[in-house]
Amino acid sequence: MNSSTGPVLVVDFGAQYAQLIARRVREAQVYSEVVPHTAAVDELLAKNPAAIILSGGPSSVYEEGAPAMDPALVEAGVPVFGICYGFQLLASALGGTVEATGAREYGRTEVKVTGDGGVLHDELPTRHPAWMSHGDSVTKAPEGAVVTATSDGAPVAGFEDTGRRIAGVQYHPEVGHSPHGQEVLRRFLHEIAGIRPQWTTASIVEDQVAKIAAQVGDGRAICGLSGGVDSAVAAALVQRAIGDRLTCVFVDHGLLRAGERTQVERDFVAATGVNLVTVDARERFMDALAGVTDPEQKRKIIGREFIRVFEQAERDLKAEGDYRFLVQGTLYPDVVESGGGAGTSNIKSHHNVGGLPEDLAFELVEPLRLLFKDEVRRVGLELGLPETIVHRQPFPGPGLGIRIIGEVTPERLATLRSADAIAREELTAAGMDRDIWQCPVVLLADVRSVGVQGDGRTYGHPVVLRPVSSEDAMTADWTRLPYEVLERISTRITNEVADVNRVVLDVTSKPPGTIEWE
Ligand SMILES: Nc1ncnc2c1ncn2[C@@H]1O[C@H](COP(=O)(O)OP(=O)(O)OP(=O)(O)O)[C@@H](O)[C@H]1O
Ligand SMILES: O=c1[nH]c(=O)c2[nH+]cn([C@@H]3O[C@H](COP(=O)(O)O)[C@@H](O)[C@H]3O)c2[nH]1
Ligand SMILES: NC(=O)CC[C@H](N)C(=O)O
Ligand SMILES: [Mg+2]
Repeated sequence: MNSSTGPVLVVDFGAQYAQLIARRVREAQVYSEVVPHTAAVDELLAKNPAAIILSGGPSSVYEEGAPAMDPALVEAGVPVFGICYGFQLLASALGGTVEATGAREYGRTEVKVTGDGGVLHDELPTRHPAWMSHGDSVTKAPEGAVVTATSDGAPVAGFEDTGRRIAGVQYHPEVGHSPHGQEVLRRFLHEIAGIRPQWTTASIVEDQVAKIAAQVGDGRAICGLSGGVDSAVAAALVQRAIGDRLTCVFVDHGLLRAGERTQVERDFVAATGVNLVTVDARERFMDALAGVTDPEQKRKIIGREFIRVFEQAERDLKAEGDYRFLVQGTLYPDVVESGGGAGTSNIKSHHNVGGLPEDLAFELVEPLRLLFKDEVRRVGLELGLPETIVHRQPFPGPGLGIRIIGEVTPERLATLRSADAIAREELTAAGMDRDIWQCPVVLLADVRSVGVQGDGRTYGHPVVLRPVSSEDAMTADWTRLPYEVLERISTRITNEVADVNRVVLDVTSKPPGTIEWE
């Protein structure tokens, strides 16, 4: 058995899929985090990792300056699994051979199980498909390792040394196109590395409640509550830990959708029984956003104003006691996209992470900071939150403010709010709510187009429909909505919303597009 209590560390060598590997490990009920390949061995060992997974990456191990692996890792007795580049790296660091053989494999590839399949490939179909993406190959496995898989282009497509607890595969077990990949990863974690599967929803709840209780002590906390899943789950966890020393604050920043305020004030409170304060901050946000068109600037202003409102709420609540802690429903993707993850670039500053002001006086409590949305939903169900909250589609904190391309004004907000309400109504009526992740409606306020309505010329604005399907918002595909539903939405928006004379459909996946336009 593996006695480490630390995470499985995914060392990122510049892979497209490093986060995905961490997800798959979590699906095998083992906690996992991504770290950059620039982290030194001591830093990695200091985290007491239960195992290390070396990711793929664009380099070739034999090139000068290619990222390396310190054999000290294996000598320290940490189980190591290599994928693609990581597999080649593991082989070459331990005395195997890696060469550019001239055989490249990209995409679906047939893998052949060799010998008895060892632990990783035992009893899998002798020939099965797997997803490959390589030009270099391992031609000789490290001394003492057995080869358990091969392919036309990869003489060694998998090896393992159960004594030293090292193993790897040339293919990508983490992607859906490798149908046995998850099983192979699971076997490495549970059987070769000997890690007990303990990362379950119940254990997450128990762990987080204990951590919050320790952090907040007998203090008081404010929770930014939006009516969305993340803050609802965060609030429920904190409520479990500190009871009524939690007060939720809902900010009406004027960037909300139609009906949202009532939904939170009436339905949410009825369903959860939280202490709720609503702050009407419409004027303050509108003033701060006047004249601003740059998306990052908008996000930073909104992030700052949120905090200013929470500070005001804290002053207003002084009579009850000191509210030193601020609870936010921040998730792992918010952190990663704001450039706070391991070696990640700043894609956009999520208001609750990259948009926070520097003079933040609160101590943050963010119990969901390491989780993906689907994990959060499972935690919500475990906590007994109603399905209507747990399965609500996400809506970004900066709201309609980042769905108006151009300056945010009250008139434009009213236009977008009407168009958005129609789209949501029709999607719900068509029973599509659970089929899509979310469907932003975007107003191209700085674009005009000519139309004809009632025999007269119009010169209005287009709105964009952006229906997406996703597992965790890190990647997404555009949803193939039925034409009849699109038609109803389009007809109603152009008929009912003044100023909008065109409805267009966004058919871009993420990447390259993000879900929101700003
Ligand atoms: N109108 C609001 N009032 C108070 N806090 C808010 C508001 N909007 C967002 N927040 C805070 O910002 C955090 C991040 O927002 P985000 O939209 O990612 O999460 P959410 O609204 O809780 O869930 P979802 O992603 O499902 O919409 C929230 O968890 C909440 O703490
Ligand atoms: O609370 C939030 N604050 C933000 O600043 C923010 N920006 C994007 N989103 C939501 O995050 C998910 C990924 O969106 P993107 O593909 O646009 O980055 C999608 O679900 C977006 O709606 C945000 N949520
Ligand atoms: N995707 C990868 O990790 C590629 C590794 C290596 N550069 C190769 O082409 O074989
Ligand atoms: Mg939200």
